[in-house]
Amino acid sequence: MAIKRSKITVVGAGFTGATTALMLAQKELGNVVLLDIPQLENPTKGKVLDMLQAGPVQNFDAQITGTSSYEDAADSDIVIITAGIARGPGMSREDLVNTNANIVRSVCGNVKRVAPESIVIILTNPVDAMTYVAYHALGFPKNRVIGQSGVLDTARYCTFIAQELNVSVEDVRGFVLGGHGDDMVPLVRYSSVGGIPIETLIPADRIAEIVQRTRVGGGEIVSLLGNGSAYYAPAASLVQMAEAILKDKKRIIPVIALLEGEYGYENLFMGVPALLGAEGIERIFELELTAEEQAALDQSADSVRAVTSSVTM
Ligand SMILES: NC(=O)C1=CN([C@@H]2O[C@H](COP(=O)(O)OP(=O)(O)OC[C@H]3O[C@@H](n4cnc5c(N)ncnc54)[C@H](O)[C@@H]3O)[C@@H](O)[C@H]2O)C=CC1
Ligand SMILES: O=C([O-])CC(=O)C(=O)O
Repeated sequence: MAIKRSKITVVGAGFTGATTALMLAQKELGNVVLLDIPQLENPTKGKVLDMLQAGPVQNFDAQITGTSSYEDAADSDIVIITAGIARGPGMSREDLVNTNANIVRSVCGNVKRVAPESIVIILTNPVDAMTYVAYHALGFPKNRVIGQSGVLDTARYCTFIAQELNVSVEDVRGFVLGGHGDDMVPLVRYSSVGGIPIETLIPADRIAEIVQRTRVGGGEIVSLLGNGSAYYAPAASLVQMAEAILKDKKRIIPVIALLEGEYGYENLFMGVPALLGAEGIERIFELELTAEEQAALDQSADSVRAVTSSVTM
């Protein structure tokens, strides 16, 4: 039997989508299809040709296809959705909700047709609500519809902790739970450096500042860029999730999952620690929370619920 490479389709060839496609190819995780709207087919093909020509320099082998045709995405193992508009300075992620819901819905209609067995990862904002929209538009089982926020939010949190202590990012562990918004919940009690709880290393007021900077981490970059939002760390986060699935790594990382009773929430897509493997979300972990942490998570859940219910279905 011929051994086939995995196939990963990235929908949306903008900043996050194109960066993700390149990183997937650099890691040789499979063949990559980068798909955008017909009006942008030539620029998409141009970006892909440019990426392919990095292959001989960086020594990676991957087929990368630039297209606007969903037929090229047929039978993808993973589909990553980055299609939609991004916010600019002065906007919130919630401002994008109905424009992006329409885009995500139409993308998912095509994904369902051409790649019915795929595992779908959603990036488009507001991402908790967009994962809910995708789940309903796809009709896939809940383990195959996953949103990205926690890897990125945790990466920001860990970056700030490593900077604060002047230690390697490799030794920092942490978790950010909840919605991808300003009331997300970095779990200080579960954060450590080389196994040492950060509460014993960083004064409480500095930890509070790190938590707050994490919560508004996306907005900090939006203000600095002046046009669009973050894409390097978001793309790296998507690639980590795809890799965990494609290699069946059974990694425990925070992702947006459908909650059906976990943490006390029903019918809500929000960020929680989960085991990612070949089946997608294979298990959700319920951490023991203090009353204060649970109250913070409840507040985040309320925000997610409000945005999700504002989607015109
Ligand atoms: N969940 C997260 O942590 C993050 C989410 N985001 C979100 O990801 C989305 C994309 O961000 P960027 O790549 O920076 O935006 P971008 O504007 O650079 O790219 C978006 C691309 O989507 C394409 N697109 C629009 N409608 C489409 C359709 N129906 N089919 C296929 N492609 C379509 C556009 O033509 C454009 O090329 C935004 O909603 C942004 O807010 C970005 C960073 C992190
Ligand atoms: O802030 C934004 O609009 C993009 C995003 O979700 C992030 O970078 O966290």
